[in-house]
Amino acid sequence: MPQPATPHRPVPESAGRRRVAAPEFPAATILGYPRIGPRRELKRAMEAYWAGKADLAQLRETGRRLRAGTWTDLAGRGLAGQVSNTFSDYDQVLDAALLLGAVPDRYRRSTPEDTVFAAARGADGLAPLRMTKWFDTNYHYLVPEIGPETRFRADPAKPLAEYAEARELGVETRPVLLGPVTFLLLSEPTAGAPAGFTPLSRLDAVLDAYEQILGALADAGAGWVQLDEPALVADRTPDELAATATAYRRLGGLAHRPALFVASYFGALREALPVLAASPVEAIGLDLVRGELPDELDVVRGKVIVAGVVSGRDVWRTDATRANEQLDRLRAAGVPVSVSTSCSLLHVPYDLAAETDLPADLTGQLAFAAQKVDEVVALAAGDTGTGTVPAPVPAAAPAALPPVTDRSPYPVRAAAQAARLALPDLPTTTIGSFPQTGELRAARAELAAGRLDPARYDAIIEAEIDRVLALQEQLGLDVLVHGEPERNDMVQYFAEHLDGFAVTGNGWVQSYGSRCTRPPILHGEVRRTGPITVRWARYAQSRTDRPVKGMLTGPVTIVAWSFVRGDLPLRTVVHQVAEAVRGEVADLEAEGIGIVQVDEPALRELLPLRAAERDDYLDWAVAAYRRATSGAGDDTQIHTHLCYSDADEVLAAIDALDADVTSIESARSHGRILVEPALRSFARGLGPGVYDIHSQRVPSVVEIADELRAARVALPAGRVWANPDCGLKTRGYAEVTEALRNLVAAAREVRHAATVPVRRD
Ligand SMILES: Nc1nc2c(c(=O)[nH]1)N[C@@H](CNc1ccc(C(=O)N[C@@H](CCC(=O)N[C@@H](CCC(=O)N[C@@H](CCC(=O)O)C(=O)O)C(=O)O)C(=O)O)cc1)CN2
Ligand code: MET
Ligand SMILES: [Zn+2]
Repeated sequence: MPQPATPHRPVPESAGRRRVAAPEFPAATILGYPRIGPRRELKRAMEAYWAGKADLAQLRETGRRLRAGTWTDLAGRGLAGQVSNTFSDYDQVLDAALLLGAVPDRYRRSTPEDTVFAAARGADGLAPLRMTKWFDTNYHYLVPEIGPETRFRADPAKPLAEYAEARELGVETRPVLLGPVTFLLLSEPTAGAPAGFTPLSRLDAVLDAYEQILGALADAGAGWVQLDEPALVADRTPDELAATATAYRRLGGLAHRPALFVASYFGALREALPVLAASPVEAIGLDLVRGELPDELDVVRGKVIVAGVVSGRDVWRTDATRANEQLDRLRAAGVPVSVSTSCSLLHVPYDLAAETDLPADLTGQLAFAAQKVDEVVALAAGDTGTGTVPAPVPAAAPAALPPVTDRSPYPVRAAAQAARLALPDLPTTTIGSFPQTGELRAARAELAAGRLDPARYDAIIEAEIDRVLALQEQLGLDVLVHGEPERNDMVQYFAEHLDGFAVTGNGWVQSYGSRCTRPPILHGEVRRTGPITVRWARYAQSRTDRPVKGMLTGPVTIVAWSFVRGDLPLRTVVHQVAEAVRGEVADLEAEGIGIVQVDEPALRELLPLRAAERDDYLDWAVAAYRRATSGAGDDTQIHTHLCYSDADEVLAAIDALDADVTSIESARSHGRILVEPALRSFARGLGPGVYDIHSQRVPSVVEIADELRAARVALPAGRVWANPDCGLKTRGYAEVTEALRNLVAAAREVRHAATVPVRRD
């Protein structure tokens, strides 16, 4: 298995014994690849399995075919450094918990797949694990629960099986595992853990399991293993850096193991680089798109550097000149180099070749996952011309945006809105979307294919709005929504109606589990050419006497969930989008819409991983939101919505958005957000979500009433709203109807309770 030594090859010491020299690291590699399937085959297979329409054997066969397809395709593209264990039935962090035997017992089922699905989706009345954002991406992982009692038990069946499967196809791979430090830093303490307990305190026990897993992979013949440690590109305490040193000193010191490649991504390692460099691992991966090489290369001497010069976070072709500059610096310093992607390609679509309708001049600038592999291979072969990037579409400087002024102070607005809207105490509402039925999606597909008359499509949408309004009236909700049936996605829909964006036909990227999005490509100057949502808002408001919220996506979120041109600062692009949203708010107002919600669920997502950069980001992000909303009159009530926020970190910024009403994720964390001091001083309307829409589970009246009472105790009088955590588009009508009926009943009960709640401190 190990190949002959080269002059650069590191030969680590261990316990007085020399390990066999590490095999050569391939000249070109990637850190990971999409897995949902070029045509979302895995999505369909998972959903069929969940619906009882396919059995486990069929699900497994789909996975096997997708893995084989990827290995074969990438071998054909000339990629020597292939990877395995990057496939997942749901999520790679949950897979890591399974690998370590650390999935909570309550989710244990008789097959690994059923255990994964129980933990990810909930089952038998059990709430699923919490789900949150993977660093600053739109991918979501399941948060492992680790306590003082958690027993770790190595279970390397999955990486072993994938490694063997590739070998059968004649493809030698490098198994990819989540690293021990990142695994523990992403975990949260179990409910019963004592105060002050940190999962990282279980490092030794976790390392015991890694030791066994690495031994098993070495036995199977794996020459290299990749350990992903993206958590090391965020600010880390001295204790966390010391734990990193301990972890890699120990794993590197094992006598029986594959060569170790520690991958970092989503930013620069900075102070963690010398820590890894001083450890006996053989290779270190650097994100050279978001980060750059250290000024002094001596620090990495003795390691292979896996140079992430091809971006895994955007869809643009690589600037070969810049990439080669970095590669040449390493080569000139005698550092052994492998050309790689900056992170896994999980975050980009499969293949540009599947797109037929993109403008030709744009296509020339694009690279999806398959094209990025070609770039990596070409750069490793010394090609200097492949990635010569054509000039960005608009060469001119963007037009300056007009200044905006703030709205009146909140008390003035609140009085005007109370007079206009006459809402009850503890108003009930939803977040915007109602279930996206198969009929709606099918109608949209037919419309796009030219097989459905546009007037007929509009009639289908109007009928759906009627049904959603009737249901809400019947359930007794106070502030209604039209249900967003006309939208394929809350970002793509707006992109399709704005200048400066292109959308793909098949550019799917996994967001969580079986759910995917097609991130639009923001390549030019963003401009609104006419009203976007007004037609449907007008229709909905004409059908009911109750207020119907106008529903818009905020500028930060539109940009965060798109692939964005790289030639302008992000803030400039976000402000352009904000100006477009501002126009739409004005048009809704002119139409007589009294409540406009501008969602900003990605506000937290774009928060820089390094604390030093956060204030600047929050300043311009908040300013962009205010550009979008500050044109509204005093008696127009502006709502905003955030979810998956880990909002604790951005509460001051949420306050600074100056929205009249904010709805926020809270159900999965059982109102934990309510004890935040920053929230208790929140002086405007607040709806802490009381229904976790990411689970099929229907909350009871008692449960919801408890949450509402807790909110009324925690927050200033008269400010609490009753609403779910997020939109209902991924749910079915049966559960939604029951859950909303309970929500209205709970709100009425709490509203009419005789005792006035007192604020406890
Ligand atoms: N962009 C984005 N990011 C987000 C969210 C979000 O809503 N949007 N929400 C949070 C959670 N993430 C989510 C991401 C995706 C979905 C989701 O439901 N996605 C849908 C696809 C939505 C879509 O684009 N639908 C299109 C295309 C639908 C489709 O599959 N059509 C069929 C054909 C129609 C048929 O016969 O079914 C096909 O192409 O094969 C439409 O409705 O028009 C899915 O995966 O199923 C939900 C939450 C955070 N990030
Ligand atoms: C991911 S946030 C979703 C907000 C949107 N208005 C909806 O209800 O679907
Ligand atoms: Zn949401």
